[in-house]
Amino acid sequence: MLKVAIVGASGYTGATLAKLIANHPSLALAGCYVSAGSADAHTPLSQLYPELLGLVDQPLQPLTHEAQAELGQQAQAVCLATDHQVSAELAPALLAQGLTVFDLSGGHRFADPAIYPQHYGFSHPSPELLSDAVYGLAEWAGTALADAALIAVPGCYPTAALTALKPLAQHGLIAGVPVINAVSGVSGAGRKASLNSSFCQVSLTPYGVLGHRHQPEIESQLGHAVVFTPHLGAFKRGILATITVPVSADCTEAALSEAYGCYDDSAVVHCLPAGQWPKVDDVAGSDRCLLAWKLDSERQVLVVASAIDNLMKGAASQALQCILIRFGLGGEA
Ligand SMILES: NC(=O)C1=CN([C@@H]2O[C@H](COP(=O)(O)OP(=O)(O)OC[C@H]3O[C@@H](n4cnc5c(N)ncnc54)[C@H](OP(=O)(O)O)[C@@H]3O)[C@@H](O)[C@H]2O)C=CC1
Ligand SMILES: CC(=O)N[C@@H](CCC(=O)OP(=O)(O)O)C(=O)O
Repeated sequence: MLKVAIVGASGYTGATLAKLIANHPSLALAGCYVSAGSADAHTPLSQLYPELLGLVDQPLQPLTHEAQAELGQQAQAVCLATDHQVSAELAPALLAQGLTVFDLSGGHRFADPAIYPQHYGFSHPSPELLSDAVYGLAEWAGTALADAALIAVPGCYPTAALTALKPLAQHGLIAGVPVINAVSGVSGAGRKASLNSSFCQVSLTPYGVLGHRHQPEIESQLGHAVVFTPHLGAFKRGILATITVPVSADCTEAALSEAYGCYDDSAVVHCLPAGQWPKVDDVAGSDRCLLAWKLDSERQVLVVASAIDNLMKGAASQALQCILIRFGLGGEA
């Protein structure tokens, strides 16, 4: 059994991952941690999430300096389901203990440290780690995951967008700037209380227009400029990204079928039959990404839609895919 600890286990992605790990026959949950001063310290995780009763009843442990120093003896891998800056600050000491680190935050997704002050509001505390971090978009990371010490699990919107766009880039079909409009459920903002995500405030609206940190993440992984506009929707979980792509003159339906054929053997990514479009409810709670596309061959414009659960393929089940690939336990979540 591979022993995996979670830091930030009381949050939405951490608790979702705790459930996946506890249910997996090859994995053992080696500790659920929260911050040293957390109001939830010592509370069983299943008390916060009753769906975990009988599955994850272990108490949330405060991540004191002592607990942090002992993590390497408790576990072989640790998942950081924490804020970007917290992850960036925790990673070096955990790596030094020989732990394999799976960071669900954006703390290690960019090779260029200059992105952090510009888009994340802090200077990266260990820029030397960034070039060795492997971006864990599971279907595309290939063999790089197999011996990685630090895995940067992609953001939720980038997962939806890149899963749709990477096959096009790989086949040289993108001829202009893809325009990505995506709607996320409110769980994308995490469990902590905030006015913008409170019940009476949430109403479908764009946010982060021309300034969201996922735009450079998508661009750096795609190798193309994009325009990305996220929207907050009045539902709990799921993301639907609808993407308009100017495509090259040689982009035909046959070329698209060939490009998206890369997912034919995937248990996670599925292309819907022509004429059918993905719905958020079709993926909520699942590890799947559903894709659908339609080509306008007069204008040479493609519309591709991509739906995922932000907490699953957008975070926890993708982290699980990365863990399984990294440790040779099978690649599917
Ligand atoms: N929500 C989503 O859909 C997605 C989120 N992400 C990323 O994953 C990360 C976690 O997100 P999410 O689960 O939504 O966040 P939440 O706010 O729901 O949870 C954050 C967790 O971190 C803990 N925490 C806070 N500070 C510390 C600290 N100093 N040391 C240890 N634990 C700490 C919190 O507990 P406490 O404060 O009690 O200590 C809580 O358990 C973020 O970086 C987010 O950007 C990525 C993809 C999708
Ligand atoms: C609805 C909502 O607020 N969503 C979050 C994205 C969460 C995510 O994927 O995260 P990271 O890149 O932060 O890891 C946001 O827009 O900031």
